[in-house]
Amino acid sequence: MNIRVGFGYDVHVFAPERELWLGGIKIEHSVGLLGHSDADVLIHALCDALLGAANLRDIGFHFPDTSGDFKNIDSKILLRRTMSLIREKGYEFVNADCTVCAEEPKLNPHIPTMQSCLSEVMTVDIDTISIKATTSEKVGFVGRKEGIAAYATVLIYKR
Ligand SMILES: Nc1ccn([C@@H]2O[C@H](COP(=O)(O)O)[C@@H](O)[C@H]2O)c(=O)n1
Ligand SMILES: C[C@@]1(CO)OP(=O)(O)OP(=O)(O)OC[C@H]1O
Repeated sequence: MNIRVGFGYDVHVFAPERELWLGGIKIEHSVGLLGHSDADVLIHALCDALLGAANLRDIGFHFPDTSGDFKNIDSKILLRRTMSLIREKGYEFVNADCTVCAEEPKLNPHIPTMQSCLSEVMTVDIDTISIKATTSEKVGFVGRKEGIAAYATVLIYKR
């Protein structure tokens, strides 16, 4: 059995008049995140972890921010395509453990909905998707409410 781990990290900065998309769902908040896509920082970290585990480069390699094809794209489409890429290489998904670093908004009430959404997009069991949230205790760019960071670790395997 070929078991592989992958790690992903991403950051997007807050901007006015943008929607806040996290873990595939829209969250009501005073500001959203800036990006070429919908800037779903959690999905982007998850895509990078999946791609890294399969040694398939990274999200910008497959979905470049210089291409109009991905302008304002729903990141769930990128996650679905990323899952296809790892499955085409013969890998099956085991689990993901993610952490979102955000001073605000409070994410705990939204986590079950994010887990449900991501597991449907990835066609995996909901229990395989762990999402956690933490503040940055008011320090650094997250602590100053300049943006949100996300980390993801995944396990995949090939028989
Ligand atoms: N955006 C966030 C940040 C944190 N939480 C929850 O609050 C707990 C305490 O946060 P600390 O930064 O003090 O560790 C954390 O464990 C999360 O449960 C949240 O919901 N949304
Ligand atoms: C998702 C892509 C593509 O729309 O753009 P962004 O939303 O800017 O996100 P980033 O995390 O920089 O990752 C790669 C991109 O190419």
